[in-house]
Amino acid sequence: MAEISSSASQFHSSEPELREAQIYSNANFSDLAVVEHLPHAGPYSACDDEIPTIDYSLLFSHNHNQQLHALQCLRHACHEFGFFYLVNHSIPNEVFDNILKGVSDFFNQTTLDEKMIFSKKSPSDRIRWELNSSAGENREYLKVVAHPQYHFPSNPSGFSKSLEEYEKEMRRVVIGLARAVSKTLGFEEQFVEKALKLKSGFDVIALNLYPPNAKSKGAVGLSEHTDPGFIITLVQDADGGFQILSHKGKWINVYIPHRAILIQLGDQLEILTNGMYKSHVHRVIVGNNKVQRISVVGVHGPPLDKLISPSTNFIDEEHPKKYREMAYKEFLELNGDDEVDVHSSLDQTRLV
Ligand SMILES: O=C(O)CCC(=O)C(=O)O
Ligand SMILES: [Fe+2]
Repeated sequence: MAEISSSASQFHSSEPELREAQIYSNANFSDLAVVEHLPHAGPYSACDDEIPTIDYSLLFSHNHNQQLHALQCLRHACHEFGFFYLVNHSIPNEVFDNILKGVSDFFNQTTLDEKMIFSKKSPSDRIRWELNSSAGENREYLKVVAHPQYHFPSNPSGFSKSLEEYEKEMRRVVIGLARAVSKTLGFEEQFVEKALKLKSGFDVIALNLYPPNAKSKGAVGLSEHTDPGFIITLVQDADGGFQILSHKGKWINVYIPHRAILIQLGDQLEILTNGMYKSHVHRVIVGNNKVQRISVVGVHGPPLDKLISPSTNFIDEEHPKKYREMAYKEFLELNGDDEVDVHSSLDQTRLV
């Protein structure tokens, strides 16, 4: 792929009240068709700027020119945006249908006692359920470590199989993206996979349920943050207040096309590329939502013991090293969080 780039450096231009769990999850939201909206506060407004769309199949096209063009589009999306919609990814429709139904059944049909089995027990939890209903966060979630060992709740029946299938399909796509991203950086296709040791990587799937505004304690579903890892995959049952802060400092509304995956670049890719491919701040605003929203978020990272630092290929006089080396585990735990939380500490790794 010499035409894509001859070297990397040329791109440098650049407590919840538990009772509320029942109320959140088990309410019949069809009764809520006519509700008074919370005011959509000014600070949370966003615009409808375009978000790039990448055709996954073309990244591997046997037609050289087609593949080259697709890789150029991917490079532009990674460099100028840091997020994009992925279409033609070849994940069967039923994999999406099954996971979204499984998540909905978990939140809406399992009892509070069943969910509380997964509330925080220890820092090494591999499954974690939590309900946050406060001005800062209005979200019920279940996080499971899905790789290298796969963890799952046994209820509702069939859910674990759907989750396992989803993770398997998504990993295939993520590894494919790692190869394509490597080419966009001017390297051989194994570059990212090897640098982040993705084959034995630590993956967490976060299953999120956001209440309709009538059930929330404010406009914020999930506050501003970036996510760790190589990339983050997101699918959802409905649009509803997901916003990303662009390179240009503008909040952008995300409307994910049907069956598409929203891809966001993660913190470890930003570190590896010494800031060339950036992870982006995003948030969820539920202030305008009439109904609940479900999302399935995959945080695909390196193994916990892998030290991540900027590759020397991205460092020169003009581009000094911008991040310090840190093991992924340390990165995840630096702010007192647990591995399963998959919270960022990107700011603490910055050198300049
Ligand atoms: O649920 C969403 O739309 C976003 C969730 C998110 O950003 C996360 O789980 O890190
Ligand atoms: Fe996130």
